Amino acid sequence: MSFTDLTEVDEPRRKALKTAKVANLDKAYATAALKSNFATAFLSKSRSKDDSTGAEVYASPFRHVSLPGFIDDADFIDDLIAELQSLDMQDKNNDLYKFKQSVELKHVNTPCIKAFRNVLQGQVLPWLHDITAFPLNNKIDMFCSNYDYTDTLLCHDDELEERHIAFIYYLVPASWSKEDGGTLDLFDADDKGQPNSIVKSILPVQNQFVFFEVTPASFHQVSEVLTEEKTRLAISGWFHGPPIARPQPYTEPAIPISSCGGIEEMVFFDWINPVYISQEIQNDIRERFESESELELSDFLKDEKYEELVAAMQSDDRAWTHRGPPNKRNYDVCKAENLPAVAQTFAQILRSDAMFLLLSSMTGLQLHDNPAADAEGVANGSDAKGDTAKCRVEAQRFQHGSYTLLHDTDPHAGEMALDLVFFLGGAEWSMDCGGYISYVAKGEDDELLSVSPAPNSLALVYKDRETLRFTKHINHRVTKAKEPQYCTIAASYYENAD
Ligand SMILES: O=C(O)CCC(=O)C(=O)O
Ligand SMILES: [Fe+2]
Repeated sequence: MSFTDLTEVDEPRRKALKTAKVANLDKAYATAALKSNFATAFLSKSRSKDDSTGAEVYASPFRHVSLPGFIDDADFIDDLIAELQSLDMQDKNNDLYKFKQSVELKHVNTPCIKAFRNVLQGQVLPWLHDITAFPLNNKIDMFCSNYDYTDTLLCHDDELEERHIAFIYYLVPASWSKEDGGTLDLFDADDKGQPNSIVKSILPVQNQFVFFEVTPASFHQVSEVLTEEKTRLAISGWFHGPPIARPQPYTEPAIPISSCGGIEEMVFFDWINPVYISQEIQNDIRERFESESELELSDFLKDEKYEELVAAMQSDDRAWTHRGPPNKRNYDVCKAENLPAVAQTFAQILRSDAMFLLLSSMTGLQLHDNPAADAEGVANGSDAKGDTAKCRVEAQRFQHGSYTLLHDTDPHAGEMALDLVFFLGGAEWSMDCGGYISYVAKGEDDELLSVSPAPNSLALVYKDRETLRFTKHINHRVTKAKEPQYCTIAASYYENAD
């Protein structure tokens, strides 16, 4: 039911809905002492607490303020919640988030939403101006958001040139607790201005208004909602002012790439499923790849090699280290030198000239330079050397909470590459858990294709300059899955790296 259609509503309710509502900021927030203490604390970047309201100003990791008991009327809050629950909500789902969002609330004119907007414009905006001394104008964006089980909004900074203050007004059920997830997590930043780790988690509380200054380092996230019963309902948005000059975003150094190396022929044939060594099969595969630009090769390794490899990769926990920063990625990696011996051999195979030849033959891409060497070079055990074709290999582990994000400053974003991902584990993986690799065209929301983990499966995707990839956040459903994690040995191959 929408509020423009009141015919399905019973008579008293209809009257109530049609009646204009008024809401007020709790009077305690208008006291001169509170305002002066908060303004001083905000300006000097120090802490201040108001005992009568429980409101607090914090300076770290970036300035933020919490105002509990924000609106003074419990009935109004109930009615506002009811109005918000009746709005049409759109699914928002990409690399960064999964939740539901309403239209911009300035287009909604139901009584409570209108009254809330009036409070923001008429009472909160001047109050914020007094506290922060920011040169705010009248522009306020606001949306309603719903986060249900497994929804999240990963680490981001909210920056957009005219945004000065971000706000969230929480309308969660009174019983919301830490176990329900959905905290607003704040990150500190390192010396490069990149987010480091969570230093504060704000539990949403009904009728609490939280705001923070938007800066290049105001990194925050909505942690995954873990309750299956409750919805994290909120109104959030931004107060605006004149454009702020922002520093150039930090670009990570490119990850070095290496030329192909040698491998003993025997080793190569010991590992690879003989099916894929057959010239005929390679030709079929190439035809498919040339029309689809992607392939998934099942049972890529001989069974016994795969079993040996998967056991070794899953056995040792000490070798894994976390790879961030959280505004770009969150998963575990294992350095080449720390890999178990059997995995080092496999990584060597992926970097080998024999592999370059096999991939060239399967994809039609020029991953080696020797004109005399062709697909049969592999079958014949030729040791042709590639001179300019290069690759990059990484051993990765993905589990609950892991993800990668698309970002503007990716030094590898514009590269043409053959992406190879070899999956270890991930039996009966369900896309509902996330963890699939999604390929999208730059600037577009629609997915071009996605690849899901499967044991002993090798995925090949040709990534042109306009293609970006991310791994979808692995959510709490995975904890109920047969295998709650998977590893990959991932490689990118470059045709003419310079
Ligand atoms: O809902 C929250 O706590 C934060 C929302 C947020 O960060 C955003 O919408 O950009
Ligand atoms: Fe945000």
